[in-house]
Amino acid sequence: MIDKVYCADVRPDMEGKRVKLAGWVYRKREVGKKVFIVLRDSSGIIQTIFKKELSEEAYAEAKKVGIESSVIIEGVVKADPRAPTGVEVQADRIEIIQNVDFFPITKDASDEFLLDVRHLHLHSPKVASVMKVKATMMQAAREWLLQDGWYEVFPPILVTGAVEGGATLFKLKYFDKTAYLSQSAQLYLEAAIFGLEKVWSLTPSFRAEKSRTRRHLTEFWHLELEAAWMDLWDIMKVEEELVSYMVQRTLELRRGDIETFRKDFTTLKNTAPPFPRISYDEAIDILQSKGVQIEWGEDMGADEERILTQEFESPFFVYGYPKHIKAFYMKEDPEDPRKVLAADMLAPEGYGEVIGGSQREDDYDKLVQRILDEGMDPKDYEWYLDLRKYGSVPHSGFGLGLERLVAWVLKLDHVRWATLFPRTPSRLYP
Ligand SMILES: NC(=O)C[C@H]([NH3+])C(=O)NS(=O)(=O)OC[C@H]1O[C@@H](n2cnc3c(N)ncnc32)[C@H](O)[C@@H]1O
Ligand SMILES: [Mg+2]
Repeated sequence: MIDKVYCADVRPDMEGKRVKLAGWVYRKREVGKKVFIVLRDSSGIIQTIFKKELSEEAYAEAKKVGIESSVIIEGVVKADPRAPTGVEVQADRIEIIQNVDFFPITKDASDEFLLDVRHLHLHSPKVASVMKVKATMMQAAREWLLQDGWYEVFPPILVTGAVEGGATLFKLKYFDKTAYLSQSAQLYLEAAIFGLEKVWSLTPSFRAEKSRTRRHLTEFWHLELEAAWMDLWDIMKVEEELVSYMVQRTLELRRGDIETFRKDFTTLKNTAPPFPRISYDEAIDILQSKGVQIEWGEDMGADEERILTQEFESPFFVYGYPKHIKAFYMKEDPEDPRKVLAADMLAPEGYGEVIGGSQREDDYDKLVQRILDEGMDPKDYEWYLDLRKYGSVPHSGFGLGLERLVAWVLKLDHVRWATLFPRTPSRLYP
C-alpha cells in the first residue's frame, strides 16, 4: 500500500506539510497557466493546483488527465478558504496510473443508464455515501446484537421449501433434485433457538416478485432474528430497540453522508422506543376515514401503507393481521381465531413495511393444519414440524429488509439505489 494520506485528512493546520495523495480525478478546470484538479478518494475530495511556474512537467501532465483518471499527486498543503474543503495542495508531481479520455457517466445520465453502468456508477461519492450508511447500519446492528446476547448463525441459501409462498420461489436444479433460493432464513433460525435461544443472521433472500414497485428487489439483504420464550410483544420491543440503535448510531457516525440525501431529520430523531402501535383494525379504520376503498380482511399494499404512514412521524407497528393474508407459520390469536399474532413495522414518510414479524405456531397439530389449509404438503416440512415434537417452546422472530430501511433513512426514491448491484425482474446485469 503506498504511503498516501486520505483527502479528508488534509487539514488547514497542516500548511507547509508535503503530502502524497492517490485517487481519481473528480473535477478539472484550467485557468491561465494553472490546472485545478479536485481529487476524490473514499474519504472525500480535495483541491490540488498545478502551476506552470512551480513544475512545468507536472503542469503538462495535469493538462492531459481526464475525469475519473486514476492518479497519484504530491505537493505542499496550503490553507485556502476558497477551496471546497478550506485547504488545497500546491502540486509539483503527478503520476497518471490510468488516463481516462471519456468517462461515460455525465450529469444528465438517466436512471436506466446509471443502472446499465452500475459498475462505473460506483465511482460516485453519492453512491459511496449510500454504501457507507448501509455498512454503518449493519455495524450498529452487530454492536446491539452482541451486547444484547444474540448469536450470529449462518443458515443455508439452497433450500427445499417455501417460507413466504411458493409463487415467489426461484427454482434451480440441484444434481438430481430440485432446490430453491432461500426466501427467508426463518425456519432454520427456528431450529437454531433450541441450542442458542437468541439467534440472528444476515443473508441474501430471493423473491421472484413480478411486482415492479419502488420497494421490491428479487434479491435483498435480510436481517433476521429468532428467539425462544419470546411472544409477539417481546419481539416487537426487540425490533424497536434494534432499529432505534441502528438509526441513532448511524446518525452519530454518518451524519454528513445522510445530509447529502435529506435535510429534515425529524423522523430519524423521533426513532426511539416505544414506537406507536396500532392494530390492523385501527389501520383499516384510519384508511377508510381517509377515503381509501379497503375492507376488513384485505391486505394493505404500498399505496395504503403510504397513506397510513402520513399519520406518524416515526416508525410504527401494525399488529393483529387477519390470518388468511399472512403466512402459515404464524400463531393464531387465542383471543380472535380470525387473526394471527403478527406485526409489521412501517417506516414513515411513505416508505411503509421495513419489518415483518410474528409469534410462531408452536403446536404440532395446529401447524400441520395451517400447512394443509395453505394447500401445502406437510411432508415437505417434516424437519420443520419436528421442531414442534421435541421440546417445542413459544418463540417469535422477524425479518428486516436492510435496503428498505436504508431507503427510508436516506429518502431514496427506489430501494434499488440501496444495493450495490440491484436485482429486479428486468435487471440481472451487471
Ligand atoms: N424471519 C422472519 O420472520 C421473516 C419472514 N419469514 C419474512 O420473510 N417476512 S417478509 O416476507 O415480510 O419479509 C421481511 C422483510 O423483508 C423485506 N422484504 C421482503 N420482500 C422484499 C423484496 N422483494 N425486496 C426488498 N425487501 C423485501 C421487507 O422489509 C420485509 O418486511
Ligand atoms: Mg411482509
